[in-house]
Amino acid sequence: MPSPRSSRERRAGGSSGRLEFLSLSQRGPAAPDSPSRRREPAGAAAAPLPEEDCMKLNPSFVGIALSSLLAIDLWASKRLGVCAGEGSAWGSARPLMKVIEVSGHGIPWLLGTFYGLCQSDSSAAREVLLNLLFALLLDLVMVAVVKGLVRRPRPTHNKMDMFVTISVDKYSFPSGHATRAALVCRFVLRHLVLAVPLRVLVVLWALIVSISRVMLGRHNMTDVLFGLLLGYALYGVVEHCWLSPATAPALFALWSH
Ligand SMILES: CC(C)=CCC/C(C)=C/COP(=O)(O)O
Repeated sequence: MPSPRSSRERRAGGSSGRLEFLSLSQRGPAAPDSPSRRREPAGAAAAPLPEEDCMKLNPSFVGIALSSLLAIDLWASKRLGVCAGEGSAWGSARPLMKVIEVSGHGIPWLLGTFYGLCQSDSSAAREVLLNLLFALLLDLVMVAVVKGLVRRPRPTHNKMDMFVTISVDKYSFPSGHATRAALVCRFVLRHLVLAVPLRVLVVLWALIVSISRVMLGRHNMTDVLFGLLLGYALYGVVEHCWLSPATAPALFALWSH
């Protein structure tokens, strides 16, 4: 058990010779000879402040950095939301942005992959498309889980006129389009043999889909950045769990003609 002397020394800086600083939130341990200290009955410890008061008066460096980052994010995202409405600065580009939005939507990707799977006549194509289907479904589930946990509302300047959404799509963190764009981009570059110009186009498409989320006012920049990271990481999971005739024979038997 610490002695009264050692605890007093700890609070007042003790005899260690180290400087100590008192913030506004630590009113209790005033200097030993200050008036507030003298008013305390002997032996009485200062009443601890409620934690939320301390947070307000003495926010941590990380807290300040995070709130500043979020404030910059909201401000910059609003300024970049130039296609958020017909009356916005680049409102006339909104229809084009919405076409780009559809190109990264889950429905065309799921239907297209499923159709390709049904039409595929080589086992290599079947394997790749089955894994793409798995990747797209995993992406949908992960985005829904994170959106449901974080519950960050969409930017106030967003018009909720998106093509087919599910309930968690009222939330914005992370951007499902950005995760899909990053995941599909990595997948396609790895598993499709494409000429260099096409590979460049795939990367450009992923970037344009991501940027268009902020321009349309659907997302803040941090939603899109996190979405890109999540999609990139999800590809790693897909590759780790890669489905093949050896690991999932029943699944492949379904698709063999
Ligand atoms: C209904 C299906 C199958 C997918 C929903 C796709 C969708 C609407 C995602 C939301 O994307 P953002 O989070 O980028 O706005």
